[in-house]
Amino acid sequence: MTGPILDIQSDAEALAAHAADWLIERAASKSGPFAVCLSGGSTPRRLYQLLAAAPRRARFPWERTHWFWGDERFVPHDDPASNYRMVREAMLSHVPVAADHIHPIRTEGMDAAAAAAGYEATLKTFYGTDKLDPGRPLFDVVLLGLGTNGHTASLFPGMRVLQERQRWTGVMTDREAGTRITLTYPALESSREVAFLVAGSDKRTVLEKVLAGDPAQPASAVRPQGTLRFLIDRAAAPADRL
Ligand SMILES: O=C1O[C@H](COP(=O)(O)O)[C@@H](O)[C@H](O)[C@H]1O
Repeated sequence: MTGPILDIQSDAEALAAHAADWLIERAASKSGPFAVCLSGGSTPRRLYQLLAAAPRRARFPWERTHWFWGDERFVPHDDPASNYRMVREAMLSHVPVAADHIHPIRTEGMDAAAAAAGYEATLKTFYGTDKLDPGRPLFDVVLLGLGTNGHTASLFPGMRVLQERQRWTGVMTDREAGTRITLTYPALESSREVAFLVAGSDKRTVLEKVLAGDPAQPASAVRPQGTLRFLIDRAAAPADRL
């Protein structure tokens, strides 16, 4: 892995547009299936909307792209907190994507442990084998967010799932955040590109810690096989990086 790339845009709107163009460029650089692991929360919503709208929509290879989720709140898919719902409403319901290219984390009709195991099976079926090969990443792009408490995907501080190196998925329950399914570090790191999308002045302090490698921040520990990139806006940028 080379050192992280810091890419600073003027504001959240410019960041979303830049990230959408970057994703189009990444997809164009590869032929054949393109696998993207999506982040939830609120920051990436605008990026998803821009990708699904003219003029970018026509430039993106929807027919060969597979969509996965890095984490999901353990709520029904029509719940306002659902990461699947957010992506569907912002992007996937507006574009020509085949149903079998959309791979949400299931949250209904089973408990959270079964949902995590089921998603691990989904990932392994897509990958073609159950051992991650460092020379053949699972994903082409992993998009990640950053919480003010240093979490990324649903890897929250102090949770046991942070220690998981064998399983590709796990479950965590937090009093405030509730129960969530998350990809583990080994799965998130098995990617040609990992890009954090971080916007807003409330993220500046935690981003500073992550860029300094603070081990207390779960986001600091992401070590992708490929490139690590921080796509950020000026409001989130630590003063010494401007
Ligand atoms: O809870 C979550 O938070 C993170 C960060 O979200 P943001 O809205 O602060 O950008 C997100 O990456 C994750 O997918 C989500 O479940």
